[in-house]
Amino acid sequence: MTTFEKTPGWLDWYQGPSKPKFQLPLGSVDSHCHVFGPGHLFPYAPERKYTPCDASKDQLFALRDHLGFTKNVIVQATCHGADNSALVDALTHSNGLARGVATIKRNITDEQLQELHDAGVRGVRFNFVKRLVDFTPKDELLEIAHRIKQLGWHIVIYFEAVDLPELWDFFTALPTIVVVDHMGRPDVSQAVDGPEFSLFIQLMTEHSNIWSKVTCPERLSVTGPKALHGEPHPYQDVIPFARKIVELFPDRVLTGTDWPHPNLKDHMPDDGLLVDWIPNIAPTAALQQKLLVDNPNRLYWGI
Ligand SMILES: O=C(O)/C=C(\CC(=O)C(=O)O)C(=O)O
Repeated sequence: MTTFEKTPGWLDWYQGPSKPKFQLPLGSVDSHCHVFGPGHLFPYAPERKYTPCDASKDQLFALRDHLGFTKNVIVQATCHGADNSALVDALTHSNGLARGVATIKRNITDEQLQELHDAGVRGVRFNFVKRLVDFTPKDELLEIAHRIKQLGWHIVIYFEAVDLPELWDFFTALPTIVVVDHMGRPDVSQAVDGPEFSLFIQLMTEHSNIWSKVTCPERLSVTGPKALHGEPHPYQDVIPFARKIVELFPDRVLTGTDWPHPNLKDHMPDDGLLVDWIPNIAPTAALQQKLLVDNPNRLYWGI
C-alpha cells in the first residue's frame, strides 16, 4: 500500500461545515470541486507539485447533500496528473449526479476518450499556473482541443491575471466553449474597473464562447474577513469582481465550492459560509437560478 506524506503546512478541509442559511435552488450544481485519492487506492502522480490530504468521493457527496447541492462537476486536480482514475471512479459512483473535467495528453486513444465520455467527462482542463504544472506545448493543447470538440466537450482554462495578455491569442483561438477558472484570478486589491480586470471583461465581451467561474473568494481575497466562526460578511473585496461578471454575463457563469480547497495557506473556509456568500454576487432569484441551475445543467447535462 502506498502512503503519502502531505506537503508541509498543508491545510485539511474544514470539518463540520455549517448548514447554509441561503437555500440553494433545486437542481443546484457545485461546478468546481475535486477528489483527492484516497492515495492508497488512487496514488498521486509522480510529477505532482503538492501532496494533499485525501478527500474521497463519499466525503464530497456527503458535503453536496449537507450544503443542499444536487450535483457536482469534479475537476481533475493537478496532484493526479493525467491519470483520471479517481475522477472516473467518483463519476461512475455518482448515479449520474456528477460530471467531470479531465486532464489528458495527446497520446490518449479515441477509445480512451470515449471511455471518459461514457463515465461523464465533458471537458478538459488546460492549466497555465506555473506553480501547479510543467509547461505543455501549445500545439499539443490545440490538437487536444480539436479532438475533444468532436465529443461536444469544452475546455476549462486556469491562469493568473498577469498572464492573460500573453495567452490571449491562444485562448481566443480555441474552438469550443472555454470556461475560465476563478475569474482568471484577479488581483482584487486593484480597482474593479482598472486595466487588469477590464481586460478580462473585454475577453468575455468580445468572445461569446468564453464563460467564467465566479469561484474562490477564499483564494482571491486580500482583506477577508475569513469565512469562519459564523462570519456573516466574508471576502467583501471579491464581491464587486464576481458580481460584475454575473450581472454582465448571466448566461455564461458557473460557481462552486472548490472543495477541498487545495493549497490554501492562510485558513480553511467553512463551506456552509461559502454558500451563504453566493447571494452577494447573484442578488436576485433569476440570477441565482442561472448561475446555480440553468447554466451548469445546460453545459454539463445538456438540459
Ligand atoms: O482548486 C483549484 O482550482 C485551484 C488550485 C489547485 C488546482 O487547480 C489543481 O491542483 O488542479 C490552486 O490554485 O492551487
